[in-house]
Amino acid sequence: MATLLEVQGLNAWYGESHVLHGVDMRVAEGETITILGRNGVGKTTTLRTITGIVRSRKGKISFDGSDMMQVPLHKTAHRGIGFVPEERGIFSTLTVSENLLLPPVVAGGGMTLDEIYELFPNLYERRASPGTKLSGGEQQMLAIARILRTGVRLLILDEPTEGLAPVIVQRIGEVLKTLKERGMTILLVEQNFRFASRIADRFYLMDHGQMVSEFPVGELPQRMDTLHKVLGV
Ligand SMILES: Nc1ncnc2c1ncn2[C@@H]1O[C@H](COP(=O)(O)OP(=O)(O)OP(=O)(O)O)[C@@H](O)[C@H]1O
Repeated sequence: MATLLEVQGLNAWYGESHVLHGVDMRVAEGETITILGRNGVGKTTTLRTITGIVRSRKGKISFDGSDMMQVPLHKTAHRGIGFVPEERGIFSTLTVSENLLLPPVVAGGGMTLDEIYELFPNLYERRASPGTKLSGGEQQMLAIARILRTGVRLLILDEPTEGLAPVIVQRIGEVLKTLKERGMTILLVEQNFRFASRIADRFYLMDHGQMVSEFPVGELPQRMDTLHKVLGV
């Protein structure tokens, strides 16, 4: 499959602190990729650097053939990359439907509001509720749903299941599978290994600001010993 995102030799810094030390990774169109790794190894920073939030960076980020190193943060979505950060970013004073309609549509092919409500019936029921009244699971669904309208081709998620009840985690897994069936390319960081193993096509294992291995889901059984050691899963 064609490469949608290619990252080569990516370095990133927070002030003097050098956090990414040459990240190499590739995401093909339609793939679901999960980045695994212990706390503090640079997973979130990798996502934040790819999306352009962390600007102190060097290396190559190519998306759909264009050089993302030259693209300002506010144009990232226009190029087709949507990001759901760990903190979700729901506007608490706006209702569910207002939150949904907020991000601009950047390309054709996004979902209509009706399609979104069909995929997330709970959001339809809560459409007039303010963001403050939503549960953590509903906020996560809304944060994902909001991006689907925009027409982005790559959905990047930072720990989408964090702090959520098992039944909600399962629902988020179903949603991501549905999106994948619709052709969405998905890149996520996830600590919940069980969840990740059900949805990912391929994994990257990160340590000390680098990708130290990469393997398809089919190789999980023979990788489990290493993963146990590295992640404690
Ligand atoms: N805004 C920031 N300013 C300075 N240092 C930061 C900042 N954010 C993260 N760091 C540091 O950068 C390193 C990588 O953090 P990062 O959040 O990318 O790790 P992670 O693998 O996602 O771990 P976690 O699961 O704990 O979020 C850590 O040492 C962290 O303390």
